[in-house]
Amino acid sequence: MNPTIRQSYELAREQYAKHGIDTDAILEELSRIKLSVHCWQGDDVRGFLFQDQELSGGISVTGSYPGAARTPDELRGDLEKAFSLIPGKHKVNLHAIYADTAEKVDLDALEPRHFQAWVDWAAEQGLGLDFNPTCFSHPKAADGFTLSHPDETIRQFWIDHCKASRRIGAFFGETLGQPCVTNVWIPDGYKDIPADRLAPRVRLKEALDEVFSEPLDPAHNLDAVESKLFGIGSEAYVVGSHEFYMGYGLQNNKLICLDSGHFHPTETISNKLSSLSLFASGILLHVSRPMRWDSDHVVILDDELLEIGRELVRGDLLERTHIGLDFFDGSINRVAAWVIGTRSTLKALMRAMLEPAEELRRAELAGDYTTRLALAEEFKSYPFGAIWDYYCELSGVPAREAWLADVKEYEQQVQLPRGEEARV
Ligand SMILES: C[C@H](O)[C@H](O)[C@@H](O)C(=O)CO
Ligand SMILES: [Mn+2]
Repeated sequence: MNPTIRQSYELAREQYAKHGIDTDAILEELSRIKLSVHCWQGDDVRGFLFQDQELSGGISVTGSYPGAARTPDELRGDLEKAFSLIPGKHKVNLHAIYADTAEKVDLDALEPRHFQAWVDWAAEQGLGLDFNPTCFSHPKAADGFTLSHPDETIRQFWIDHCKASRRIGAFFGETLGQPCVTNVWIPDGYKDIPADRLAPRVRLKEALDEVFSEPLDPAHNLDAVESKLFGIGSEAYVVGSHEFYMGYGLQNNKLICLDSGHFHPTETISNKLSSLSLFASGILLHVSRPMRWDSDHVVILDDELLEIGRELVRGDLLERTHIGLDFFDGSINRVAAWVIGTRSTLKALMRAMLEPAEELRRAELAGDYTTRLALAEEFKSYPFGAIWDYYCELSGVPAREAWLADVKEYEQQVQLPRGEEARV
């Protein structure tokens, strides 16, 4: 342990202790939190199943930073590098298009065996896995509709894909001994004002009923549904809106997924957590950073991330909330993107744990808003950085920006030599 980091920690610990905050206990709690790190930041959401397929579904990755992963082995290597720089043991979130197989298999015929290599790797690395059907980047989604498609044959294809995905999720959960969250997000929607808003929602509801008809052990698989307000090309109407999935999730006991980029640009998901926690069986978060639209910028320690952390900690929601990351930036090193976004999310949770929540609540109940504001403001400059550095050292990962040198070296030795060669 670096002696300066230890000394700074001891001084900081004393300051927090004056407010009854036990920093050692907090670091213990932090080390138990698993974030679900999304594989798709590593290759700009391209996947491995359909090499020539363009990204569709109203989402977009910009940037042409070199060194994106081209194969499952490269992607796993990049994830390992990122995890070596992030404190704690986490999960990896896979999409169906990331199947690791030489077979030509379509989405509706995917089976657990097509993901065996991912499971073996996760077991060896001590990681959990989460899963998502990929209802985009496929010829059968070319007109922007999947589970709510008016054509029954196409709709059935996507139903079968989602059913297959749940079985794959259950296989992950059973094999790895921790539940897999299988999250359904579909892009379906209209660019312009629809003549009929109801019919696609009726079709989606019926399709979901069929998708979820096979009972699976919740110890292995947990279902989640993800809403969205608009996408590129679905600006006027998205079938799976927030109200739709909130209703569906509450009625059918599904986790409700809140993605920070899927609401009006000034609407925040932090303000939804307390309400939803009273009614939902559980919540899945897709922590992202929308900049003016659902741009999926890399998550940083901004006000909304801190507020999400506070709501989870103060509402005692960490046990019931699955925290996934969802951003994809092709303009910077992709391993660095994971490290920055994941470390920042952990920092937000740690900072929330280091705040004097009880004192703030007491002040609020007593109507002493002066104390509430003064304390909240002063705590913004408490030495949380010293606690974070110590946590990194304890966890065997670099403190502060020391991780960047590692990524730069990895970039030189591993990522840049990949060059612009065709993906294999
Ligand atoms: C690739 C992801 O599944 C996707 O980002 C989805 O979760 C989403 O947020 C779409 O906007
Ligand atoms: Mn999302």
